[in-house]
Amino acid sequence: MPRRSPIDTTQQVAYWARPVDEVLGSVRSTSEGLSQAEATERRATEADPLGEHRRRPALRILIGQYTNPISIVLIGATIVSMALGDVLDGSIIIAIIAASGLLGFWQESRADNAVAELLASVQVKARVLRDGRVAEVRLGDVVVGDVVELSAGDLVPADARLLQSRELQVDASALTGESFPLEKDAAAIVEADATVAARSNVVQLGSHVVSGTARAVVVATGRDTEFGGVAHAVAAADVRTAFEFGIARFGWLLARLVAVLTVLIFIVNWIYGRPVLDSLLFALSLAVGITPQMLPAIVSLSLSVGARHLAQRRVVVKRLDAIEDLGAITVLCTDKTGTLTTGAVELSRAVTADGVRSDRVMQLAAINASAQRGFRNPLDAIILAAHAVDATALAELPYDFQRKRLSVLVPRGMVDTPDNELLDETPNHSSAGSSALLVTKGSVGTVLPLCVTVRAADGGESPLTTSEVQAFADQLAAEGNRVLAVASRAMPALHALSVDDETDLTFEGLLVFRDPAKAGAAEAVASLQHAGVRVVLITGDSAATARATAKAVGVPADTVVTGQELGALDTARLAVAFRDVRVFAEVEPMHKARIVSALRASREVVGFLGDGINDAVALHAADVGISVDTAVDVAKQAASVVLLEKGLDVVADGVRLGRRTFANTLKYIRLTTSANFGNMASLAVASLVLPFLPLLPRQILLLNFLSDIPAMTIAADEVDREQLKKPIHWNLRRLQVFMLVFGLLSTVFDLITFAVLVWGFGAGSVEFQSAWFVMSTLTELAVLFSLRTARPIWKSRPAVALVLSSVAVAVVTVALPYIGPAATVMGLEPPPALLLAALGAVLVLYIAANEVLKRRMPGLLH
Ligand SMILES: Nc1ncnc2c1ncn2[C@@H]1O[C@H](COP(=O)(O)OP(=O)(O)OP(=O)(O)O)[C@@H](O)[C@H]1O
Ligand SMILES: [Mg+2]
Repeated sequence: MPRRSPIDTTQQVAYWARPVDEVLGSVRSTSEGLSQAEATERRATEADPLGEHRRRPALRILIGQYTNPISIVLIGATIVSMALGDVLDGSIIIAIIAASGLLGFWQESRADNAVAELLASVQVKARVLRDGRVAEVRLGDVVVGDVVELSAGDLVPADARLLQSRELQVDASALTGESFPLEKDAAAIVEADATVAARSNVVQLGSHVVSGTARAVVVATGRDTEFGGVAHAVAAADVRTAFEFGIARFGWLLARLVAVLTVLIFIVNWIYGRPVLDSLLFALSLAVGITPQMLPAIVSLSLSVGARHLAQRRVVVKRLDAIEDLGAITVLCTDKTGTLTTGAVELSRAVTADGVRSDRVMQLAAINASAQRGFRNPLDAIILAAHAVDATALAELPYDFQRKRLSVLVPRGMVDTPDNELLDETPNHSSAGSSALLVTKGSVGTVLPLCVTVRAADGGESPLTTSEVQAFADQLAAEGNRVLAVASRAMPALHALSVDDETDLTFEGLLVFRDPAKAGAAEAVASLQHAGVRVVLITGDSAATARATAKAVGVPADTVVTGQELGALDTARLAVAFRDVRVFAEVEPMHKARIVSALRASREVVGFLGDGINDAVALHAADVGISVDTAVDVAKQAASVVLLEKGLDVVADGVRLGRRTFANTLKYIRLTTSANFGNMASLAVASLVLPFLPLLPRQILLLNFLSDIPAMTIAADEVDREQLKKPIHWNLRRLQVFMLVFGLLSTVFDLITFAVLVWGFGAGSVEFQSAWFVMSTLTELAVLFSLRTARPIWKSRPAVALVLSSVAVAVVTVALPYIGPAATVMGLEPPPALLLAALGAVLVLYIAANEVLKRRMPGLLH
């Protein structure tokens, strides 16, 4: 199929300075957008704009199993040994390596698939016109020429020229560092040499819509965009988490150990006069045995098992290792509406400041809610559900999170109340030219200071006593309601408003929304508390409402700190001053992030739960950002965990599952670093003392392969209840001590086995190797059951799969020397019964010693 050349983006130079029609023409589109067929074709010719999380191809995962340095050298050495005539030996080694690799491949690809499916379910979508209709597509499927629709909270999916806009404000701080939202207008005329911030008729990838709506035609996607590089970095901001970091450091530690040991063993064996190739194969097999090459597979497997369990509780992790971080959370910051409360479900009444139900207040609120275009939000939807009107504003001052209010200017005739005449006599305003009415609605705390008069139920106006009205509002809020203020002012019919127009207002009344505490929220707070996680409420709502809600769900609300009080304090002082505060109210978006940073600075692991535009920064700042599927795009994008259902109980489940996953990963690591490592170290030592190799390379590899089989089921193992009680942290130091203590114990018992074999039974090479092989495999299996729990071994129940796979492997191991051909191939022979009995006794003693040591050093297993 002949491909049309992609659209030359260099034509798009200074597209902000060219007429819309010309821009549309240059991207071969119209204001109606593209057809689906055309878009699909462009998709195929353009580069993938976001380089989004893609599934790794299976082949890559497979090859990855064999391309670590040790495997490569081992395979190389084996091939050389085959070339020199040891074909059968070599083939056996290659076969075992191949089987181990397949095992790892199977685990990793299983993990990958599960994750890809989950991620797809919470992807952020863009709305584009296709075949003249609005369609939702993956952000990565937006192409040049697409017409996109934007509204508050949306991510801008590409660089685009505005076709239409209403009250559009865009936050491009991630790109420009400019912290104030930029006003955008499709009709603006812009010079070709305008700075980025001054190009007010275009929007860029990497920014998001703060308020308003727009349609825009895409001129560049992905890396071709103005901030392609930066935006990409922002999107893929791949901060290494504490867990990843821990794994990486640990991997390094082991790698160095392995390297030193391998070289040493090789040299010494060689000096002893053993054939070079044999020595090399032995040393390399040992290296394979020591390296937890299954670690990446096990980690991703336990994470994906965790992710699937979480998905059953309607929690999706976007970044797998966020699971571990979820388990490590010590403080959970949460918003209020919809998490602790049901979400203002109904408007219970509209009242004047003297507490009388008022149709006028209701109507003004509804006009404000209907006429505003800047900010689609649930509160306005509820108002309009209670009182439907269809109003259009002459001008609008959109909602923003600092002002916490929004104003519309409407013709005065729109309001059908007797007070219309009264307004003309208002001392504040000259009636001349006041044909319009400014209607302001917002938080009581920010609207009340703008008012000078107050209207009574009978329509009369009188000077306002702020404290009285505030007290009334606080009383309503203390009953657990959300309260909004409504105010107005007669004004000339202007075409534009500024913040200065929101002054000299008449306080009209209050809207009271019922927003009761959610069923189960108190239990969730208690269960988090019980699990060692402090719950901190951070909300933009009033202090009185926040206090009432906090009390209802059991968050201590003795002190409520407001955004104003946070004001000028820097992060360090903030951390100290408000260490024990559990409720923050009337905050601005930046405050949310600063509280999170302050908590992190005082060494807490912080989760932040929020779903609004105003939560995005804090979601980024937290160790674990948690959002909701129904959240605005910016919030969802910034989060690493997405709840399909908003609620604290879901988070509590997530924390528990996170700890479980963490605990199981640690089990595998402990096992491979102690018993496994000890075994290999003893082999190295034994090789220096014995006149023959203590185990053949292929036996080492088989031992390693067999013990990995039950280890793989650890990901789904049961975890003792007490392990879920506290946040789990990665502690490298503790792990090192663990490795040393239990590794040494393993070596001590290996030496005992050695003594039994050599001096007790005078074993020759084949007998020694056979017995040593069986014994090593069995000890690794047995010790797994001891080290998987801090409790006495018989008091903790392992998962069925772990028991079954262990028993199966044990049976195969013990039987192997008796199965003629297999025994021959592996170089094994049945050990004498008496020897078996003696080794059985050593095994029992070894496990008993592990149990004793465990009790002596309880800290090591937590
Ligand atoms: N549509 C609206 N019209 C007028 N005022 C509003 C509107 N929406 C919110 N407000 C005011 O702004 C305040 C802050 O609300 P916002 O939703 O930004 O807070 P928040 O921190 O997201 O709260 P939450 O913790 O409940 O999510 C509200 O308490 C209310 O007073
Ligand atoms: Mg919110």
